[in-house]
Amino acid sequence: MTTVLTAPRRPAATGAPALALREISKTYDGAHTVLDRVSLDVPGGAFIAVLGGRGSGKSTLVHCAAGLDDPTGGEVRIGDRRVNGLGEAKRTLLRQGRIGFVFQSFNLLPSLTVEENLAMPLRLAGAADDRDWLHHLAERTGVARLLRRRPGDLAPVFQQRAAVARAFASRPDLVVADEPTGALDAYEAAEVLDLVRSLVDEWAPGLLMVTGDPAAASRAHATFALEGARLRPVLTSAV
Ligand SMILES: Nc1ncnc2c1ncn2[C@@H]1O[C@H](COP(=O)(O)OP(=O)(O)OP(=O)(O)O)[C@@H](O)[C@H]1O
Repeated sequence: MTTVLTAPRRPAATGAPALALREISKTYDGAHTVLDRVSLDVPGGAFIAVLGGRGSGKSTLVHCAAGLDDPTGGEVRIGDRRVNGLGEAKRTLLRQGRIGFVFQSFNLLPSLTVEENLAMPLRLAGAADDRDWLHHLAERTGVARLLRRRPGDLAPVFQQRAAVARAFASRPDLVVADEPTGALDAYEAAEVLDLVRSLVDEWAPGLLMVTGDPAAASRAHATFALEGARLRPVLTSAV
């Protein structure tokens, strides 16, 4: 008998979106405003892209959304928890349990195997090892035959597939992706984005991706442009 493993969702206690940004602002050095009263909801099951040029504030937005940095004004909520204002220890716990990350440069730990990299979020969150789940995740993301390899031995597209698997490993409520296709060619980028889209559709975390690439943004359910420190919706054809 084949067992079908799914990524069970935490019960949504409040029906709150996976991520809610409420009028957040960010000013560096008291003068350089990068985000100006930006509001955005990322519901569970939604893949939301924010498109912006170099220096438009994409990384700042992601860092504030994921509790890596504090906005200078406004509110960030992950599910039913307000993130800004939390102490560092609570914020770290929240990130480890509920947020997955995908970066442009993969950020896999080079001394660990792919399997150990995938297991890391569960370990950090204090969850029991779940080999069946991790192997299912590896199959689903196309890295099952690479589990014993180290990231440095893999082509970039497989490193990013492994990083995507790691981002979903702890069954997060929210995944944030900062230029996830920036180190890939167009063909590889399409492959990784199709994977991300299918995982969001299947497992229903909210996913916020920032990118400078309109082709990447076209894979999202909805796209916003970050320009002049403000966010505006971009009209796209249905995907
Ligand atoms: N810690 C910081 N202190 C001061 N200024 C900063 C800091 N971080 C970012 N900035 C400035 O804020 C602006 C937005 O930076 P950010 O990295 O968020 O943009 P980005 O859209 O991600 O850029 P890129 O596409 O080049 O990575 C830039 O002008 C940058 O120099």
